[in-house]
Amino acid sequence: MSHHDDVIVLERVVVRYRQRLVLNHLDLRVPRGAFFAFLGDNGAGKTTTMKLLTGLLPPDAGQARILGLDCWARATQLRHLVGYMPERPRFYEWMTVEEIGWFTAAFHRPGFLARYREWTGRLGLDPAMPLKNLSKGGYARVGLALALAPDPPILLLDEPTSGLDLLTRREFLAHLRHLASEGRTIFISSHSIAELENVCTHVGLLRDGQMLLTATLEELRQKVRRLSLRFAETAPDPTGLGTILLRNGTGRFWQVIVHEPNPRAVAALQAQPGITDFEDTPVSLEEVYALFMSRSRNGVPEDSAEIPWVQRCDGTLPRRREAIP
Ligand SMILES: Nc1ncnc2c1ncn2[C@@H]1O[C@H](COP(=O)(O)OP(=O)(O)OP(=O)(O)O)[C@@H](O)[C@H]1O
Repeated sequence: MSHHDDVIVLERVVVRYRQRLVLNHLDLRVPRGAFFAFLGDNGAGKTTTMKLLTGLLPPDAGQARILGLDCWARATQLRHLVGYMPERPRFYEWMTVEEIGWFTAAFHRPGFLARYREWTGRLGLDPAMPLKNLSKGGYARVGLALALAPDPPILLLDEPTSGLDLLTRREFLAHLRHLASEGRTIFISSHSIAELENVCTHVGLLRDGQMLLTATLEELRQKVRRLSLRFAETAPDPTGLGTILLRNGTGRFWQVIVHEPNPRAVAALQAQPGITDFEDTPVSLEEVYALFMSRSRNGVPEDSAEIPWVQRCDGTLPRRREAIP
């Protein structure tokens, strides 16, 4: 289903490197104003997707559009609308912080340099510092200032926090959250899943060049729950609770992680005689990531009811695939 307010749209996108299928009919939609965490294991195709969106790579098939413009055919126009921070920014090392801004401004509209200076000031960069003398964090800030200087409504950030220390990462993400609060759409790939959970609104899990799931963070919190309890004599039977993603326990402690729990079955479980310390809590994004990724890696068929997510993030709830009777 299409939605007019999706600013990033990928439809059946295929990218091959030689014979290798890297993006496999990838479908993805990112609504306006989303802070979208684009997650996936090494080699899943995140950087390839970023390159496609920034017009550095044409798709072999399918379409990639930002704000309705084809990412490859309209790349020049999109340069003014999309800020991009590559995974490994490579600048002219002999330039200073000021000079790289001045140099890059030549490719952009008026106002770029003034905004670049404003951002480098806000990010605490010394304009006279040669780039080769910057720490990784300093380098990342220059990359962010360059990405922000066109004042773009959309920001694409490819692992911007990798290699940064904890406080720098947090500070960086706080800047991004502020930018998102101003109405920008942020599409970020990262392996810092727990940190992103604090700032993002949407999550997409990429696996082997396809989206395994996309959802809002709120949907995930509601739909994937941990039920834990202590029982007196016999362990409860989880049948009917929903799709059990994980089940374990020790002694008289019992817990399951369940997708789309059935509220009546959960209430009935809680009311069973001998059940104490009952808790029904959301599951961390890291745990959701590990559960879904490892299940698919272990060969659960993709069309199985066990990965019951509809690949959408337009605000409607993902619907569970109907179980075959
Ligand atoms: N230019 C290229 N030629 C051939 N293969 C490539 C090329 N670029 C990427 N690949 C391969 O395509 C696959 C996807 O790579 P990509 O960089 O998109 O993954 P990623 O999700 O960004 O991974 P990571 O998290 O490790 O950065 C990998 O197996 C990679 O080796």
